[in-house]
Amino acid sequence: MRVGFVQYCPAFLQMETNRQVLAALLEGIEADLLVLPELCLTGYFFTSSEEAHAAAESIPDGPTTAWLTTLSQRTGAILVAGLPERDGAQYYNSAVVVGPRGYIGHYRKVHLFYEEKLHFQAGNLGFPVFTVTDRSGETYKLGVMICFDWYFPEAARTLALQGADVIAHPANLVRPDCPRAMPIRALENHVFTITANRYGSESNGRETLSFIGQSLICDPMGRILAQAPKVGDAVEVVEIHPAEARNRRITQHNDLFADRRPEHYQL
Ligand SMILES: NC(=O)CCCC(N)=O
Repeated sequence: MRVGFVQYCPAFLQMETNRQVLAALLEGIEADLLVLPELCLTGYFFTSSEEAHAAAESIPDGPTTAWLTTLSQRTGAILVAGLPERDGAQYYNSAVVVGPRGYIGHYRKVHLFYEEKLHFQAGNLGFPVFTVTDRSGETYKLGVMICFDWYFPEAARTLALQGADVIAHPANLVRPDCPRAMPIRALENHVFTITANRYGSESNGRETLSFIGQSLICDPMGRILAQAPKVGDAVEVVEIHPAEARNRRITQHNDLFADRRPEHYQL
């Protein structure tokens, strides 16, 4: 199965421009799963909640889910992409999972970072895992977390305990540490992880954030299978076998999850 990330620099609130840039980057790309960044068409650093809410849309009825469906039909890939979501009077920093036949599911970022807390509610869908099928007909379990969720081991662990083989991780990373941590998130949960970050910088009129690029794909042994530079567009696709995530036997006496002792873990 071919999986990959799409790293690029969105133009703030220039959704049509960003759709064209992403479509061009994916021209000729064939994959089973592609992960795009957090807030991938809008950009990140909103100047106000009004601005964030004006850019938000419903899932699955909004335009971004529809656009991703056409992109999925063109590439054959399942796509995971971040967008601001409106659900009635509530707003979330979300990621949608789309295949060639349309909407599969979505996730609402549980751990909001910095000024996201001014604009969005914390996610209320938990950490759902989706059973999806690649182009060969092989099914696997796909979990989703967004950016700052990586900082909380419980996020990836909850997805892995629910059977996720692959964790899609749309991101807008600004701190330097996530690329060092993701190999360990993959290793400690024995899963594949695909972190799709953006690069460039954005100002909200009061301060400027610089995004660190370095998108990366990790395997269940904590090896980095692909990594993008700090700056520049990058679409990297690698071959993986999701079933490798299901054998969590470490020695003939040790299984990673069977050996857990939650009765001793403080809540
Ligand atoms: N957009 C974000 O959640 C940034 C999280 C902090 C970091 N790791 O950069």
